[in-house]
Amino acid sequence: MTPTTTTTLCFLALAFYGIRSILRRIFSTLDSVPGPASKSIITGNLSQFHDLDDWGFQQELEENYGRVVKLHGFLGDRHLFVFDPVALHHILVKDQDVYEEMPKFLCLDLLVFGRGIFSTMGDDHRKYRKTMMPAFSTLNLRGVVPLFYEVAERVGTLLPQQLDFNSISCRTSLELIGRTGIGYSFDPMLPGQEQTDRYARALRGLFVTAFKLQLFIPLLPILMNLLPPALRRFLINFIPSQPLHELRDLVDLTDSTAAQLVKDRKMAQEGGKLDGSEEGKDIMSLLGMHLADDELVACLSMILFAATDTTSSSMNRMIHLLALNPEVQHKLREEVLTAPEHLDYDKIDALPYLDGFVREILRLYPPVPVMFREAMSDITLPLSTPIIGSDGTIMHTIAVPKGTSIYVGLAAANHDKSIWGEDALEFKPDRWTKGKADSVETKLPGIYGNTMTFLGGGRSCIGFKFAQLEMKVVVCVLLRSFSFSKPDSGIRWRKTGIMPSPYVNDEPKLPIVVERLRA
Ligand code: HEM
Repeated sequence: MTPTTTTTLCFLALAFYGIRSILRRIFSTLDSVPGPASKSIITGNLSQFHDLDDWGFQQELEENYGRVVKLHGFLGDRHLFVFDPVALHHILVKDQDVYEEMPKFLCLDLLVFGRGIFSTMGDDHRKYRKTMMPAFSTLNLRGVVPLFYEVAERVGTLLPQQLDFNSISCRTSLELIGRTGIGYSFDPMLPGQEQTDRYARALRGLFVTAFKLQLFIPLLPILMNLLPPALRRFLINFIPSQPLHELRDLVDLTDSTAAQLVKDRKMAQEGGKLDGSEEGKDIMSLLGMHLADDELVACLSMILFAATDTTSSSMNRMIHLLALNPEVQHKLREEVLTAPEHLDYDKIDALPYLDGFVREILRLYPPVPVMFREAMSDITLPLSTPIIGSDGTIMHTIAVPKGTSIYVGLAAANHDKSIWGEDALEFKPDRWTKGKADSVETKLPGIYGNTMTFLGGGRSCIGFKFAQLEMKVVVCVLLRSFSFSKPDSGIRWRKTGIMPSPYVNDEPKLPIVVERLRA
């Protein structure tokens, strides 16, 4: 970017934030909600919150203030970090039409993917959701279990030649959704071969690149209202910003590839070239019956995106935890070895220690630790436990002004000691098998195991059964033949975007010692 363009864009962004936050400051009812002091008059607490390595700040929010915490945004803007169970129920379920997806993210999703489940609200969103849900039902998943095994067994052929498990998780998660979702193989997963698919790389690059433009994302709703699509597209060519051009090219690539996949699939279907096992079973066939081609292309890219980074993050966590906890690994292998080699959906689901292991990973280390919402009108937020305001008043409810950004603390609710007990921050799969987790009294509004990992309400994750099945099949297959140990002591989990990923130095990596077990 030239200095003049950068200065103009910065000026516009600052003017926008400045006017908005001055107005919000004058009319804010959130001042007495306790929270950490602002660290900077420009960025408030945002740099701490989004710091790649600062997990301590998140923990401070979880432990030091109460279950609704005030954060400072740009230029003194007030945000709320929430993990109170009753407040969460109101935000995600009861008043979900008031606490909507942030308009700036809806616009970003519309630009990146097109019109579909991520980029719409209200009735339109409900329509896409209703169309997509059956593709992820237990009934449909039962039919694709053999494909899960096939991919997981190919993972086995890559071990122990390749010791960076991070690259294996990324390849596996994309291949699984590719094969089961759209009947497309992104990766032969052969020993000694790197993944070369351009589409796969582009999908992975989308949000990393969009993140580089985060200062300007809040301007999207205004720009999209002012400028028609063709003019926006034309103007991008004249804005000398490398990340913007990169994003445009990535979107072009993902869009044209998804369009080609849809076209090929339709031709194969019409020409009777799909084999009987593929016909009508995968996500693309099911969605194709209800959506127009452009909607199908958008939904396809959204599903591939939603199903890759999240599941590779949890698969990485799974292997890292196995390597760190040999006794858990031993117990799990014993359970797996006493079961037949290939299990159907219900039998996999019925393995108790495996189920507790997966639930505990997803509770303690949710791949999406926080979600964002915005109050679309002034509204009262009830609390389960009153908080003491910084002016000494006892607050049973909070008056939330229109436009307030809400940080939904998924990890914070999953770590809450008043729900899970004093050992809430410890990794204990047995808490699920011994009934302790089921007997917790406080109910969270999440859709899975009383945790918030897959959210709750009308925008909750529709792929949560798919994600668990993936983790379970992969671990079942790998534990039969391999042991995992000695994780590199330099592994540290960083927030990439908001998703935790393993790094060694500045490289995404999960070096683990993998050994083949003797038969
Ligand atoms: C461990 C893995 C996963 C986690 C932790 C996870 C988590 C989430 C969360 C927190 C949301 C809410 C996002 C929001 O409100 O903006 C969500 C939405 C969604 N997820 Fe997942 N997800 C996972 C895997 C998957 C998989 C495997 C698929 C598909 C195969 C999927 C498909 C979706 C879709 C389509 C939505 C949008 C739902 C809507 O807006 O109505 N997810 N997911």
